[in-house]
Amino acid sequence: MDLAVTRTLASMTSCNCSDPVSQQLHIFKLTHKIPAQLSLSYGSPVTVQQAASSLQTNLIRNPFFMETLAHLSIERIPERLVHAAGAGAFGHFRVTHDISHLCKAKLFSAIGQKTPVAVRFSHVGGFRGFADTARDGRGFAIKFYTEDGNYDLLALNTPVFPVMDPLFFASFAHALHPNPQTGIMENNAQWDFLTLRPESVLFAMVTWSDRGTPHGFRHMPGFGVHTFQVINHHGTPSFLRFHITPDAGLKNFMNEDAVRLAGEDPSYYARDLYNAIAYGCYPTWTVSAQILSLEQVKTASFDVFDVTKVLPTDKYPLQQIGILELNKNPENYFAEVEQIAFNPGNLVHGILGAPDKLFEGRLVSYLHDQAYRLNGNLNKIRVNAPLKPLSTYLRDGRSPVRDNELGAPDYFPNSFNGPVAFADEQAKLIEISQKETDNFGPAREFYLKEFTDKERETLPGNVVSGLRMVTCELQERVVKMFSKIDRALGSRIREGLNNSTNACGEM
Ligand code: HEM
Repeated sequence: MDLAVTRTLASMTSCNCSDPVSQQLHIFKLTHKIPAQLSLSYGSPVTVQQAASSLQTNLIRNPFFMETLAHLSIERIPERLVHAAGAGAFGHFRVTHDISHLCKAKLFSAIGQKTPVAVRFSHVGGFRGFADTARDGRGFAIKFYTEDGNYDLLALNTPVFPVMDPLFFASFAHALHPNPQTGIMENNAQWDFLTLRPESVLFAMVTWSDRGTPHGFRHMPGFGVHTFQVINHHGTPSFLRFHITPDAGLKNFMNEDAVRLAGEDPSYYARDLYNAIAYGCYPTWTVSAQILSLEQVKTASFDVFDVTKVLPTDKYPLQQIGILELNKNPENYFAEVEQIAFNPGNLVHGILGAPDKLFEGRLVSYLHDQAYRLNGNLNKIRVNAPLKPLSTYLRDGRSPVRDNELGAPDYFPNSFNGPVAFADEQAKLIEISQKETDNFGPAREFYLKEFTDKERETLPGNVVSGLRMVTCELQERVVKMFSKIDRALGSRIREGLNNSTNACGEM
């Protein structure tokens, strides 16, 4: 709905005009003057008697009662294994700077080229219904509906991931979730894991800084984290680390405000995004990349594919590619946000993925998770379907099947004009070998060069608040971990713990 309509309708409603989220039902009423005829799911109209009190009627013979209750039981689908809580919106990506000499993907083919997108923002560990401002990593997933099929770029608001080895992903996911015996969220497992896997130190530091409580999705950055390999029309590779920077500016909540808002308005981020779009105040982000040649990759003094480290921007400066704008709210949350499925393996010609092991591990995980929560025909769900009609050899299965490829042959090869593959030169990811390297040096550099004075100032207090109910042994380990980044930082955390109400005794 456009801005003028929203404003007019808002002024006609009796509820708070600054909040289109709260007006949604009023707006529906104003745009639907006459109620529709209530029907059963197979189309038969429901009578007034069937919809009235069931106290005096034979329940089993009331199809309206039977259908309503039966359907209620199947309303829930499994939530995402991670990133379960989220909000989404639609818009487009517009190319502002030409990189077609580096990447042949159609979405980057010319300046001005516009590609429709769907975006979902999420909590990393939080489940459905989690308070938006609770401290956590955040996801920023973009589905580009390109002429060549969908390209999914999954980003995080932290520039790094906690582990480089996919073997540890399941444990990290468990450590973020409730204790298996008590079912209660507490921080022991998280700090235990983070201090035992030293490569996660940068991720931990960013998440426990004020960046772990963004001021809303409109002020949140995204980082592609992997260094992606792309190729141009000659097959020449280049390597891109994506950065998505909010044009409204980076802004974070102080810990106290985030904690207060988690109680006052648990949907603060989602509401802010929806309202901004409803009022035509469309959020935009600048999409850039650090771009490396194959030569630069070969001569780098460190592993440029290590997802637990950033690439220094003084060495590999950001180069703008385009602008992402969100200008349309979902019309149905379940259909368009809950059922959207992003997969790092959804790549288009010209973008090969990333050569690191973590990326390889991800290729397995998303398919499993999505087949479990959405069934195998997930790309036939409207929000996941590509722009062009499908021509595959996939058939049948649980709904939705859409047109099920009509009469086309369902086997390959065939002599009856079933879909044929197109010719393209073979392009392969480069082969790399990875090993663990110094973790504290890069974290120290980030702490000193990338954090603002204010972020350095607030970090110890944030960490102390997260250690309140953690064992003394773990508190000690966390102090040691942060001391290795910066001795003064460790001392301030120690001091904060000694002064806190549940102090473990002088550390
Ligand atoms: C071994 C490493 C990883 C594994 C196994 C993994 C696995 C998963 C799984 C199973 C989901 C839920 C998928 C769904 O049900 O739709 C998910 C969601 C997500 N992952 Fe990962 N992930 C990994 C690393 C990463 C990294 C490095 C990033 C960012 C660069 C990332 C970004 C996201 C985002 C943004 C979502 C939410 C997508 C949405 O909004 O639906 N993940 N991940």
